[in-house]
Amino acid sequence: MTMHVYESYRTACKNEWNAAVNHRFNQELVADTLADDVLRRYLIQDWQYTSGFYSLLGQAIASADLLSSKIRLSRQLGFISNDEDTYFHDRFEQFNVSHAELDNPQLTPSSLGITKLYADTVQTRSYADAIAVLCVAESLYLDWAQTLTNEGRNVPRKEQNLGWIRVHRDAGFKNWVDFLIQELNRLGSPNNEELKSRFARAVHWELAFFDDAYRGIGIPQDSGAIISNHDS
Ligand SMILES: Cc1ncc(CN)c(N)n1
Repeated sequence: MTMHVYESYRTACKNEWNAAVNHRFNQELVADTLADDVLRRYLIQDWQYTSGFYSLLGQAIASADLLSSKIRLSRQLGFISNDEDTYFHDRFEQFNVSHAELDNPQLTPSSLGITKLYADTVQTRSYADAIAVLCVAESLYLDWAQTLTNEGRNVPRKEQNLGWIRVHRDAGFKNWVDFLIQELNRLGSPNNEELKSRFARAVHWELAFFDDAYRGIGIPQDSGAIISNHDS
């Protein structure tokens, strides 16, 4: 039986995929045991990450081959800039995050890595490449939010944790992920090595992003640090 494109790309990097889904960060978030300073640090980095996400979504809208795809992508842009952004700002208020921390944060190595991958993908001007990266970002989050909550049967009580799960497993988000997977299956092919590799690099940075939430100290944006050999 032929494997669908999405399934075959995911299988090719299943170790890092599974490590990200079952990461301590997600387990603690679901169990309501995640330390506030870890969530705080993660969300400051993640809000910066959304800047690259918006740009990539914009690239996908500009380069999509179908009007129906442009419309679906645009609807999601509205969601992120409303429900998801509200979650961020509620937490920033709760955790007393200052404007300075938001405007000029020290980015972690994984933030720098994922930002570069997204910027490079914008430069490709390729709809398929944009979809491969967006598909990882969103389907990996749906996977952990579904798997670790036992499909919603076992959810945390704290609003800071529940709210993050809500935006990553409600019906609208599942519909969005279905759309991305269908697009990847329509546009890709199992032997497109360039696309497969971009998908794997996105998974690599997702895993590193969770790891960095526990590392504490960021590095200055202009330090020129070598971030990894997976640097694009
Ligand atoms: C790093 C990262 N990747 C994915 C998501 C899911 N929207 C996120 N919030 N942050």
